[in-house]
Amino acid sequence: MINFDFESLKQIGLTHAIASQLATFNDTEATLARVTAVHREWIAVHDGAAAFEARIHPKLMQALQERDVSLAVGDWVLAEAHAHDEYWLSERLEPSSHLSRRSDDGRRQSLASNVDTALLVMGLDRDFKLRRMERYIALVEAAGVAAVAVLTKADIGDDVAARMEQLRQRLPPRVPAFAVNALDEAVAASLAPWLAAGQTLILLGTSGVGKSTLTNTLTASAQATGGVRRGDGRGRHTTTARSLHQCAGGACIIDTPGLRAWRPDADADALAASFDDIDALARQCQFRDCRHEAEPGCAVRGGVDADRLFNYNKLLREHRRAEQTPLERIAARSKWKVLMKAVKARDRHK
Ligand SMILES: Nc1nc2c(ncn2[C@@H]2O[C@H](COP(=O)(O)OP(=O)(O)OP(=O)(O)O)[C@@H](O)[C@H]2O)c(=O)[nH]1
Ligand SMILES: [Zn+2]
Repeated sequence: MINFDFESLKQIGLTHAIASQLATFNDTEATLARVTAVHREWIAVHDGAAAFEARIHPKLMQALQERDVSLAVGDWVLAEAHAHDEYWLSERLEPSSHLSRRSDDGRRQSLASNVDTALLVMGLDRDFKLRRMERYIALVEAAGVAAVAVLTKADIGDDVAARMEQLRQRLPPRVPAFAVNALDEAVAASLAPWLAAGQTLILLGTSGVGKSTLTNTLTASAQATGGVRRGDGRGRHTTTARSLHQCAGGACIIDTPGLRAWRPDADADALAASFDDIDALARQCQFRDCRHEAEPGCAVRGGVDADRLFNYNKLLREHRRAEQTPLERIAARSKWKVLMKAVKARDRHK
């Protein structure tokens, strides 16, 4: 059993579910710590008392690669001290949630682990895009993370009330939506239910929507997770990647660089679950495999917002594409080419 102090680790988001996994490890020399930033060569971690840098032990690296996962901000790990104040990460505890996406070449990129709530940030200015918000909700809910829509720039945006109304009409009722000025301290009061000690939040949104501004406002009167450093402090690096901060209310918050594209990396059922209104109506369609396009007896078309249905289909299409191996993609493309040739040939003979 690993020794640890629950109360001090709760400050950086330790939960009983994670702590209960410790019974299975018998390396009593190891320290339980949380990943606060991931860099190419090293990982920044915090053990509730101090921040330090560590490297991933080759054995753990191999175990992670075999499962196609990588360490992310928010992961709980076991760190072992070696000579010369060097720390090696030997284990990764199974996270309660894990957010990832696919890059253009289909590789999986880890965003964060052990997140309770995602603050989906969008501006009430030019950045306002309902489809994008809807997509973010599906992606975080598919990963088992609760979604809260945070609409920034309420102080300078156009048609704020109308846009918020549009958003509320479109989003599932379970997703709360707030219009805020990210620079105003009052934002902490609106978000208080999600900011309690032991909670972990992530901020997601495109560049310039106010994620860093929100982080600064929410963490203003809290102490930094930096704390006292262990080791020789060799090379002070500044964090440019995702990183974990502590909020005044006691929650931890993960800031991320702006997301441009977010390719789905989740299973189709999980993605579809976020569109439970469409799913419920689909049960009443005349055909069981109805695609809700032109089929007669479709209960979905007309039952939900057309743009929402479009977005749902688009997301599932992308998901299917992301799941395909390069060979399957080539096969799908050549099948399509054959089909197009047949169509052209038929047209010629008309
Ligand atoms: N007036 C006003 N300005 C805001 C608000 N939120 C953000 N801004 C401004 O918008 C600009 C961009 O905000 P950032 O917090 O840097 O945006 P970001 O999402 O962190 O952007 P990246 O780091 O590129 O991903 C800054 O100049 C902020 O001061 C808001 O609610 N009201
Ligand atoms: Zn249908």
